[in-house]
Amino acid sequence: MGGWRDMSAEALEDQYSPSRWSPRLDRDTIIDAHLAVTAAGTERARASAQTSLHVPYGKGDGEKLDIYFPTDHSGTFPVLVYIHGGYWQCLSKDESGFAAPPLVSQGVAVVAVGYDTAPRGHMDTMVLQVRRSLAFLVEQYPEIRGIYLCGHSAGAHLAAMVLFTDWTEFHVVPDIKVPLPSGAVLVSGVYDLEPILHTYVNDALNMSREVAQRNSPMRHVAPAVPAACEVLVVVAQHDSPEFRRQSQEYSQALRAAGWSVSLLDLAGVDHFDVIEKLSENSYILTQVILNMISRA
Ligand SMILES: N[C@@H](CC(=O)c1ccccc1NC=O)C(=O)O
Repeated sequence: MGGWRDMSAEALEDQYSPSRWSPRLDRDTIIDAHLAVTAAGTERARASAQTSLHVPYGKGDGEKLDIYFPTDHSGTFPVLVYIHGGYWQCLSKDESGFAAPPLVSQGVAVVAVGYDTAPRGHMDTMVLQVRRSLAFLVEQYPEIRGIYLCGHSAGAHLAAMVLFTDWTEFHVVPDIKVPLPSGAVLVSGVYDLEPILHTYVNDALNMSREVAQRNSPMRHVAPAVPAACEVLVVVAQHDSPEFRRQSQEYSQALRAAGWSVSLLDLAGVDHFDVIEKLSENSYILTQVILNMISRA
């Protein structure tokens, strides 16, 4: 799986530092800028949409989610569940509502899921939490008519892990509806965690090889079942070659297993504005997501 094993430690570190690949902003300012833009966008979304914030989906402190309701939610509605990035160690749901405005105005609810980032959260815990949040949503909100997943970077990894969940494990009550997503949009994600073991990213995560393998979607690509959802793998032009390789290889593996998958290579964007621009109605990815949802 990839030529990363032949790279020097410095080269690998470079490949897995998205901030070093943007032609737009330098590495020392791009992450702060990303935080500022997503926080401001989330503030705007909270001011304009009807919301339920900090809804607990489990007992843990970090197990909370924010719901941005569609402007008109008298009937049933589809929901886009957004899983934030931040290399499993930073960001939170509190700056992850920026994509809501163009979606809620079109009748789609947006849910920003919180999870316990490292070092508090272990990789296995984060995966379990995100899975549980979906089970909670379908159980608690019968007005939900279809779940769409969207994850960015580390969040795209978590979303991909949700795609091969054995939902029978989540059925405490026998007749709970199964929260099978109808579609998934995986943006600039990591699908093989092994290279990360050899970088600074693992300092906080502290994953063993076994944990990295168990949590690598690339190693668990299962044949598509009839209910398998549509998957859109999105990668930015200015993502690093390693990030671009991971998206290409994961989308190919899913396709070979019979999944309905498209790879969207977005020109003119980097690892950060590829997702930030979801706050804009005219952004191509916003329109692609709305189109995916309206076709269901
Ligand atoms: N240290 C990383 C930070 C990073 O990758 C990141 C930061 C904010 C949001 C998403 C990120 N990437 C994946 O989750 C970098 O060099 O860009």
